[in-house]
Amino acid sequence: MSSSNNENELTTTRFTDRLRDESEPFWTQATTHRFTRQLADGTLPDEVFIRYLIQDYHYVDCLAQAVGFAVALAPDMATRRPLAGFLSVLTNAENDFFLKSFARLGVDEATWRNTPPSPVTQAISEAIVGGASGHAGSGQYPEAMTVLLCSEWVYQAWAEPVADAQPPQPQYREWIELHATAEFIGFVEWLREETDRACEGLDAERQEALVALFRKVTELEAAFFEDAFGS
Ligand SMILES: Cc1ncc(CN)c(N)n1
Repeated sequence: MSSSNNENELTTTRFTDRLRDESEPFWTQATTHRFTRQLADGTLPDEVFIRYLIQDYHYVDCLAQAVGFAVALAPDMATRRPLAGFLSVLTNAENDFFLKSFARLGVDEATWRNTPPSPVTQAISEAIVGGASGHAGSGQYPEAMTVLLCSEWVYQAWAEPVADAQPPQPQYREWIELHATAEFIGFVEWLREETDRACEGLDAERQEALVALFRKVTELEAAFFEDAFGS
């Protein structure tokens, strides 16, 4: 944490503030994307949401793998517990959401199983699993936390401001709700605190690499939303 003294004023910058600030313009693109605006006001076309859901189910499978690596790399039981709790949400409530939404929207199992991950889905999945596991370089706890934080913080940042939106489509309301519950918001704050704690003592070169990793995943989050429009 950097700090500066100005008269009596003490200002501090969290490492995670730096991650977010240095990921611009992608942070703003990802958290205010037309996909989430149209989801909240109910104007998102079904075919766009279906394309997104199929790709996101591939992504969430990789996300669960990345969280598993983070559980393994975590320093102790107190840090493993929130990560394991999130893994349980992903593999239960969130998994149920995907299967229920496919059924509601008439997407049969062969379609969601056999549609391959798009190049954007492959890139973001490799970034998070590679970042968390070390397959893409020096995968350690700080890298795992950085990619997980990016993935979940982007979603909290778009969903919390539209938590009261009531689009007519139940699957749109549920997708907002999953990312705007007090539990999820608390988990993202915990991710921030834990990422600050794990990264603030690292040397400048390692921190630069983490900033670049967060920025790359943020860019891919924005591209992932855009990909759903087929553009
Ligand atoms: C691409 C992406 N990024 C993040 C999330 C939130 N878990 C998600 N569902 N999809």
